[in-house]
Amino acid sequence: MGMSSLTNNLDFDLDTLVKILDYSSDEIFVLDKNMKIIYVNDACKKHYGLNKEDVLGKKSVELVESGYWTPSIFPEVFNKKEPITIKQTTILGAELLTSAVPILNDENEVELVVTTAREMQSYKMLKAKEENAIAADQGEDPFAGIMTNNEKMKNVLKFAQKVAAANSTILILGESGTGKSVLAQYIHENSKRKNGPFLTINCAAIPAELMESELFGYTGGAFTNANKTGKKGLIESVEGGTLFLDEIGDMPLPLQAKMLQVIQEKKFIPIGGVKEKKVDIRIIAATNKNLAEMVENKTFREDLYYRLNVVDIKMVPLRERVEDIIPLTYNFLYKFNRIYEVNKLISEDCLEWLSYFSWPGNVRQLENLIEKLVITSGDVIGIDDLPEGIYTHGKRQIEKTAPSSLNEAIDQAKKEMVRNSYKMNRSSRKVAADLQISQTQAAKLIREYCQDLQDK
Ligand SMILES: Nc1ncnc2c1ncn2[C@@H]1O[C@H](COP(=O)(O)OP(=O)(O)OP(=O)(O)O)[C@@H](O)[C@H]1O
Repeated sequence: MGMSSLTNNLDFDLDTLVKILDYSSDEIFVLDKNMKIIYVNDACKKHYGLNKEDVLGKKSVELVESGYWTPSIFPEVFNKKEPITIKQTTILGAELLTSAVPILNDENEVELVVTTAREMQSYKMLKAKEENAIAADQGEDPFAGIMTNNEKMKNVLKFAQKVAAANSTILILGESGTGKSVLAQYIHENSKRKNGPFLTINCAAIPAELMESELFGYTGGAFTNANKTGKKGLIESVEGGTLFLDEIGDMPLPLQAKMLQVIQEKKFIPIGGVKEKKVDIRIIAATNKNLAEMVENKTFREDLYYRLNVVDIKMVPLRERVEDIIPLTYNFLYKFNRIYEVNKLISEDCLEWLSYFSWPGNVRQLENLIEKLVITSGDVIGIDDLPEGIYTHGKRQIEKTAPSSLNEAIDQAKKEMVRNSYKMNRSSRKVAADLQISQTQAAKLIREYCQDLQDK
């Protein structure tokens, strides 16, 4: 069947057909009977960094020998004369699921091989999102959920859900960027107040002299320049909802006394007022400071501390939940790919280096980095794109573990594959399927290599 008879039945010409193939997000690749590449679509650019012109007319073996992809698939297709599907890795670090289908002539010889290759990361990104996003209020943004694979963090979330139902004041402790604000929102969404307002006040961001009037409001003529009719404070505007006081350690001492009254008696007096106002609000506070120490140094009121500390929740720093780094990375990659309307991938080595890093700025630092990399890197984010600190840290880890014998190298590769798979899959059944080994073997390898990743 020639092209003309094909196009006769279709409503478009060859140029349109080529365009259609180029817009396919999967790579399409055709070899002739001599294993020469006679067609490839635009996707070769994102998978190998090669233009079509660099590929057309070449023998597939030349590209394999230059390391553009591995392992090779075509010799086996020509031998077996059957369709084959395998996983491949490209020179840019993209992971492909490649299917090659031979087309045979009347003499049962291979005439053409039609190959499609799909990158697997989009799939992994979707999977990470589906499996790990614990639905807070997912609403418009599927990433509003709190994502974790870590047993300690899962317990934090379970506990948060339990205390959300009660109306108690909650203190969230943890390093900067660990997700304290996200957790506060999560508690609100899981509480009876979820239809009421949720308001965040960052005590470190409002100047001390403005904070009182912002929070408590004032009556008409309370001070010079004050609005004649007075102004309602933020506390009143959260009636029926939750007030989140972020960085509570930065609240000025005199205000702390007034805050205590709100928590204890559910009432307050606006500036310049004489009458108490009643409010129905729940307070969640958060800090990355050591409040107990501040109490000792008399920079935080002891009575307020004990009042806030009735229920406390400690967030887990990212370096103590290493298994979350890769799923979070996929999650953020997916998010920023959507926002910036691109389709960047990330190499496996790069993911590994990210999981070595200690993340002093926690989830926020990881999120900011992925956003920057999506904007600044090429089609596949690689180790070279990493900022200096993360790059040198990863390099040190690699050097520390460089093997000196073949057996050692094999063991190390085995260990790495098992650990990576376990980080993503978290069960011996899934690791077995992923690495194509028996479940007994997978369980044994997990015991051997992943003890530190297993939940204690
Ligand atoms: N588990 C998670 N899944 C997805 N995104 C997360 C998760 N935890 C945190 N983030 C994201 O990380 C960023 C930092 O989170 P958040 O602002 O809640 O941290 P924080 O502990 O309140 O920080 P700070 O103490 O500096 O205020 C946010 O953009 C948030 O969306």
